[in-house]
Amino acid sequence: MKGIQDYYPDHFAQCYGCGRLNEHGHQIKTNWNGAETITKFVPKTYHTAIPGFVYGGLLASLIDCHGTGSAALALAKAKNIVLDKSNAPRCVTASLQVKYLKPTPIGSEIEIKGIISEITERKVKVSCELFADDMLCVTGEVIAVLVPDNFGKPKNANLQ
Ligand SMILES: CCCCC/C=C\C/C=C\C/C=C\C/C=C\CCCC(=O)SCCNC(=O)CCNC(=O)[C@H](O)C(C)(C)COP(=O)(O)OP(=O)(O)OC[C@H]1O[C@@H](n2cnc3c(N)ncnc32)[C@H](O)[C@@H]1OP(=O)(O)O
Repeated sequence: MKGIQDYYPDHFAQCYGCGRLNEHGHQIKTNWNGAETITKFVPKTYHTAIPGFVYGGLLASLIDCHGTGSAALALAKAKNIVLDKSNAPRCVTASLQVKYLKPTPIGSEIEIKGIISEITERKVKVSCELFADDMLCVTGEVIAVLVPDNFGKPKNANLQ
């Protein structure tokens, strides 16, 4: 199934967490699920912290990219953008806060819900809840900021 990440231009599709063009990355897909957003991911055994449990840095990474993806979805909806090819709003993480409530068991599918808690012209706050085996294991707060199309591109390509 496609996600908002399939509507970023190639330049913004290299992200380790969600870039569809990063063959080594997680390639998560973020979608609406009613008024909330959702993504799913199955950690591999090499994502282990201690045997049986998922490495927390991976979980933070998934929340990070689900947060920015959720922000892009919310901005697209707020600005009445019909997603097509590479016209998704592009957001970077300004802030990421993660709370690990319970060890996250490895081996089952992780589900992350996103709730848009605040949205302005350029800034979106997303509250995330990460579940494994229907158990709330991690929560996260992402502040994502809309960036221009030339974000991260060299100011003068001739100098590169
Ligand atoms: C070059 C490294 C970044 C690479 C990112 C890669 C791709 C991203 C590009 C497009 C996205 C497309 C696809 C998604 C792909 C990947 C997802 C990436 C997830 C990440 O892995 S991304 C890497 C880590 N990320 C950064 O590398 C950001 C570094 N940073 C900056 O580039 C600036 O810092 C920026 C742009 C964040 C803001 O700068 P700015 O000048 O444009 O805007 P300004 O400062 O005015 O803030 C506007 C409003 O955000 C509030 N605000 C700002 N910072 C805050 C904070 N820390 N806490 C609470 N609120 C904050 C202000 O308070 C104000 O709020 P208000 O409007 O209410 O006053």
